[in-house]
Amino acid sequence: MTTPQHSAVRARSAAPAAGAPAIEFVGVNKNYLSHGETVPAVKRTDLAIGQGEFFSLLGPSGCGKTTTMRMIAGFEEPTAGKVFLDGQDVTGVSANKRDVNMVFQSYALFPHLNTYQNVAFGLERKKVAKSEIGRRVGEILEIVSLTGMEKRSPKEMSGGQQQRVALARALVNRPRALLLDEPLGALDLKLRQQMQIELKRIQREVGITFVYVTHDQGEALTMSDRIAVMNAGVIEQLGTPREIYERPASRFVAGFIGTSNIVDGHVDRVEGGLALLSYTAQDRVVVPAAQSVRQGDKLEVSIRPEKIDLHRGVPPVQATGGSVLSGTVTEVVYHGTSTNYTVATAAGADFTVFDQNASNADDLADRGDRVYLTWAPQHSYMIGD
Ligand SMILES: Nc1ncnc2c1ncn2[C@@H]1O[C@H](COP(=O)(O)OP(=O)(O)OP(=O)(O)O)[C@@H](O)[C@H]1O
Repeated sequence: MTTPQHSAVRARSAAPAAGAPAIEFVGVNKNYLSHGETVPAVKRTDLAIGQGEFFSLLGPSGCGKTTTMRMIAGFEEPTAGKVFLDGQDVTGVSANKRDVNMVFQSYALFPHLNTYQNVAFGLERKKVAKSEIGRRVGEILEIVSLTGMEKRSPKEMSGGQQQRVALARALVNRPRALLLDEPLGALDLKLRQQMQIELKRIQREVGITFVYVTHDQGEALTMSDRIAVMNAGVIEQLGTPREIYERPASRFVAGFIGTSNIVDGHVDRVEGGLALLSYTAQDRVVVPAAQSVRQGDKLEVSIRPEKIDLHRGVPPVQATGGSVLSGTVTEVVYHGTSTNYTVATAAGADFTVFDQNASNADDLADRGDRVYLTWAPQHSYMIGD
């Protein structure tokens, strides 16, 4: 919840042109020239990021995330297209006039300044009144949970604390947007997970638009309001974490976000909005199908491992109307809370199944066991490539 004393940090971000997105790309293209060759880094991109949104750019190394971010900041200019901030065309406007701040993995704090001085630095250069500086630094240090650490120098603080100082320093100027380029990459896993929750809380409290670059899908799913999944300079899918996880738009997205089982086959029949793909007399995949799907069409279907039930030995009753695939267990990996199985199925694809270890361990299947996999129709998803 935003407390009244935090209103000064919020104030600035709440005054954009009415209805305009915080950040907008219209037909943006970016090519680099490297040793006489053109390197296409971002291809024809249209993008609108809402006011106060926590927006992540997610994708593998080299897909164009940092380039996209740098074009928002003004460190790179598009080869074609336009960039807007709060509805204002900023294409060609230099970085220091764009009023967005960046936070990097390397905190880039001044080692000889203490926490207070590091955070106050930008305001002092802008000649803001001393009392106002004191008030704003105090307020932002409270938001990032560093009250009481004003006198510590960076070397007297942990990595997580230094990252909070860097955040406070970037937020104290009340930028229109904060751009974060893999800011948690240097922290160990536990601290990173803790900071993910913290970052989300801080963003909610200050109400400033955050654009977050990461190649870590778990991180993006945890924190974001929306995610753009990038591949080779193109946004393959843009949606909420749930949309992207539950309804991946392409094979790439299905494989990049979490684990997905992907199976293809030809439609035998369509009935009541469900398409049936048969592999043998009893092995079948049932998938909710678009109206345009016809008998004989080739479909690609994605199924998440945690949606599948694994049955040992006995074939399940088929009357449920869902999918049934028989197979042989080829790998069993015990993970404490769940057991992960790899099953070579009658559909020709190897499936991964996550089985929660809720009951006792006698239920475990072994390598070589014949098993049946079943899942409800709504857990099959037709990939829309
Ligand atoms: N200054 C440059 N000159 C030439 N090519 C560049 C330059 N900067 C980036 N590239 C190329 O543009 C493409 C996109 O790079 P970018 O840094 O945006 O990717 P990224 O998704 O941020 O990758 P990473 O996660 O590894 O940082 C890559 O093919 C990269 O090699």
